[in-house]
Amino acid sequence: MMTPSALFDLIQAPIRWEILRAALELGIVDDLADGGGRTVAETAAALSLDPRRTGLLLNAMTALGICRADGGRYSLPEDLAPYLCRDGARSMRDLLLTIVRVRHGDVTDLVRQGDPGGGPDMASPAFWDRSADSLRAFHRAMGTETALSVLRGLPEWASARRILDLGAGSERLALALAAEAPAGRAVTVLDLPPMADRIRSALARSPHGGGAGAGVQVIAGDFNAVPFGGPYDVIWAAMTLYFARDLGAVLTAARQALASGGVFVSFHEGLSEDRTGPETHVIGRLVPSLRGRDPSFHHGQIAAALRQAGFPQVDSVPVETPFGPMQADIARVPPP
Ligand SMILES: C[S@@+](CC[C@H](N)C(=O)[O-])C[C@H]1O[C@@H](n2cnc3c(N)ncnc32)[C@H](O)[C@@H]1O
Repeated sequence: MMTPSALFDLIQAPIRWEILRAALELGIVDDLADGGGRTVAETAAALSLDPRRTGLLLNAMTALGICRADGGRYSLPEDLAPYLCRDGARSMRDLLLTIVRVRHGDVTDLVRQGDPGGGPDMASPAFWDRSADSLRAFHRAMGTETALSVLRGLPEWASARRILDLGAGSERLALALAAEAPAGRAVTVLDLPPMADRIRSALARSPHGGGAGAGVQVIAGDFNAVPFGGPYDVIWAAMTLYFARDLGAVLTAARQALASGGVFVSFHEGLSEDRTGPETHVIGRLVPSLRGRDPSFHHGQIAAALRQAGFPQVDSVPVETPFGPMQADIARVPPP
């Protein structure tokens, strides 16, 4: 139950986001990343901003914990800089600035009037084409690491050589998989044609292009229609099965593409049956849901569909992640 003090604190939520957005869009985080600390005057001059207002924003950033102030000099906390800076190794910039366009909206207005079909159509190839930078930022910051930790926990993982990433969204997981033991791992990614083209180009540009990247195959197509290839030892499908027109048919195609002893891993949120939790997913998806685009799966839904698709053994495992609680549904094809 929420306390009165937590209710009062809710007023601050939008302004907290606005402070971060301003820091990203005005280039302040990148200016502070130069190291050594910057004075208000230096940052304001470098970015052609008003010093008084820049100082107010820097103080608010400091209060929020995304900036540090020391003797009149401002800098980024070391552990946060790689996530905030444009060129940071784990930069979330594109993710943060893009995802709000899907998640934020006038809830009062949407409840009163609705907006059927409003907002982006997440089933369309063009939407994913536009989301490529944001998805890559998600993978860079946390998505790939989370996927790897789930996959490495599979008993079959040590001997898995042929892997399919269904609805991959970027080349990052494939490259990480192709680079790790066992050597000679064959990784395939399947995604819609515009995204698949981007993944192909990124693989060619990747420093691993002649090595690990060379082992990655790309299938361009809609997983509702295109053959998956195979056989595979592991098929990984994360946050993508919403776009199955017939979930049973896609899961059956996945089962048929697995080798004997192969494993299919679905990684999606699992909403409670009454769709009131977990809070991160219910709230994060409210605006698209009000627009009639409510893709979330409820707990047990994918496991049931996997059993119906002919997988005799399905294990469901909760996974805590930096982007909220998730559900791994692990379905096995028996060994010969
Ligand atoms: C939310 S992203 C998830 C990406 C990645 N699996 C992850 O865990 O971050 C959804 C991905 O599914 C892809 N996708 C959507 N509909 C698809 C379809 N019909 N066939 C193949 N891929 C599809 C999108 O292009 C996008 O890359």
